[in-house]
Amino acid sequence: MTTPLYIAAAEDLRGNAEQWAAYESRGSCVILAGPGSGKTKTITIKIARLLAEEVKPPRRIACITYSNACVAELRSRLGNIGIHDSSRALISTVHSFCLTELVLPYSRLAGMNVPDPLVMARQSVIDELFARAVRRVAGNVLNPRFVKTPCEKLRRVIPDKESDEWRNWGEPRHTAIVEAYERELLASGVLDFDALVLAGLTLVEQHSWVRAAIKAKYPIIVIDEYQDLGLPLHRMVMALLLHAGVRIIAVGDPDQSIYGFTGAQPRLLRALAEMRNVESIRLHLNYRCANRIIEASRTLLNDPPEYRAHDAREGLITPHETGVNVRGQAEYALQEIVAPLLNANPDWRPGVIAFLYRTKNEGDAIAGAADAIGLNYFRLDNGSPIPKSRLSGWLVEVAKWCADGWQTGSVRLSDLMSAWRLFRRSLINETDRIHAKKAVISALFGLRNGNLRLEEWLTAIRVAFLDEMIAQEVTLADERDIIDNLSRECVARGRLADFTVQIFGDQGKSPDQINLITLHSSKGLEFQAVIMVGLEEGEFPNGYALRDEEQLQEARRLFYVGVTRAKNQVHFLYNQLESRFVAGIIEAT
Ligand SMILES: Nc1ncnc2c1ncn2[C@@H]1O[C@H](COP(=O)(O)OP(=O)(O)OP(=O)(O)O)[C@@H](O)[C@H]1O
Repeated sequence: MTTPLYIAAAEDLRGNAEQWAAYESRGSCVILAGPGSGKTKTITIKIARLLAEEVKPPRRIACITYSNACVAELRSRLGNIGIHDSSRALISTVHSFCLTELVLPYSRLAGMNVPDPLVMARQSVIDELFARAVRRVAGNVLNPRFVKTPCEKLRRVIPDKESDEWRNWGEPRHTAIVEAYERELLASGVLDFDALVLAGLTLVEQHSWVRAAIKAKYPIIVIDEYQDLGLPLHRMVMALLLHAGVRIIAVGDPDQSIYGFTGAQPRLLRALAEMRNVESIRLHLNYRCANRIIEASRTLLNDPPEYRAHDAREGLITPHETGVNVRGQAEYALQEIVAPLLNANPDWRPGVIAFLYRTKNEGDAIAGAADAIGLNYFRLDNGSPIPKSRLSGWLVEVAKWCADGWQTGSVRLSDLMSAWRLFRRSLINETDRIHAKKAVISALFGLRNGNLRLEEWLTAIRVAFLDEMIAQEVTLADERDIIDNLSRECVARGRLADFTVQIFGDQGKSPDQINLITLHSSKGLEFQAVIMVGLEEGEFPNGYALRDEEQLQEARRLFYVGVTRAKNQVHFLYNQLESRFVAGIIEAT
């Protein structure tokens, strides 16, 4: 008999006592791990072990994480150690988990007041309903854009509208707008993502039979990037752990919590780690960053945990006072940093270097500088032409399969079809389902050509099954605008006009492109060299953060995420007055 892949992979963990303890732990546990400490590696091998040794079919493991990008990363890492079978592990975002595992199967049985049929609101509808709610509460004097973020955050940090905390909230206008908006959603017969999570929370907290059903199906729930997930998921976890005996395995790093504006709170992971009956394991070795980079990153934290480099690489941290704005900083960096780095390191391709920044505007400035010298780049921010959504993420996977070959690539047709099955929930009749499935498979087999122009490929897919699927599935209503935009980007002069299926499957990324990525999107990624621009005091941290301690701490953590993406070099660029974060690092190192 051949040795299962996970047993061989686990040998890597054996040399690291902490990773091994996490791999072997038998109950609920929290793995607290700094950047580059191998938490994704450890958790994926552990999931494979649990599936082989502890969770027997038809029971499954649910892996929940923050974003579609994290889902794709987990799926590909599990695939590498032989876990392809999606009937054994559900890998999903919180929203998708709430939709497919809680609200769709149980909300009607529980008599909940959710739209029937359950329609996810499109972004344009959400914007309109929110603007209407603002008008109802404040007339025409308030611009909805100014209250959108605090109202969104409020819904996520105080889930109970009956609580004293809600009633006594310091900004009564915000609570009134949220209540009016939720009434608008209900009256229009739609749900948005937050309403979905809140409905999931109600089901788990208020119905013991829902908890029992979840435990029967998923005796173990793994949560990655716990620090980004917020209060509703934390309360679901608590209810499932304490009142249903579901085994929880959570992984995360409170120091990398950077989604405070969406309601995420680093203290929730710490609270889970401190619970009785939950084993807490810390990983202290950093396999990614060279020594100086680790030293610099530690100066950013108020109470840095002990963690150290895995090897003796020294690394380089270099501040650059440029005297110019971000566009000028990008021009300077391309000439004075990128070109010499590539010359000095013949084995480095442009793809090992990343510009990291805070906003899309900064991304535009850097893209402009790269365009001016004809340099290719891969862009990951709101200016990216490839949208982030469940369906577009699936299309990227489909493109990868079409480009890489049906048995040789990293994506499996069976996984694509399992995901398709979750989209096609309305197909209850077996004959209809088989018919629709055949249409998808036959279309995909006919489109297996990585060199095909994306426009042609997407049009063929829309005609063969995609448009009909979106029209028939109310849970995909929010995807229609997204797919229309994608098609618009594919035609002449659109930003995807030159894309082939292969390039789309690689999300536009190639080793010959330099990376332009927002700090938020850089989470989980690593590069040989990182160039951080726009690091003036007053910009990073910005004026808001300078007036608010909580925001200042979050800006600090964001800076920390940026610095720890680098394996060997970090370059800080600023105009004149350097950010306090840069100054602190220069002083301490
Ligand atoms: N025990 C080990 N032996 C050898 N290499 C390891 C080991 N553990 C981790 N690594 C390597 O360290 C790198 C970082 O691992 P991984 O991506 O799992 O870290 P992470 O903790 O998820 O990082 P981050 O939080 O910054 O995204 C990878 O290249 C991985 O292969």
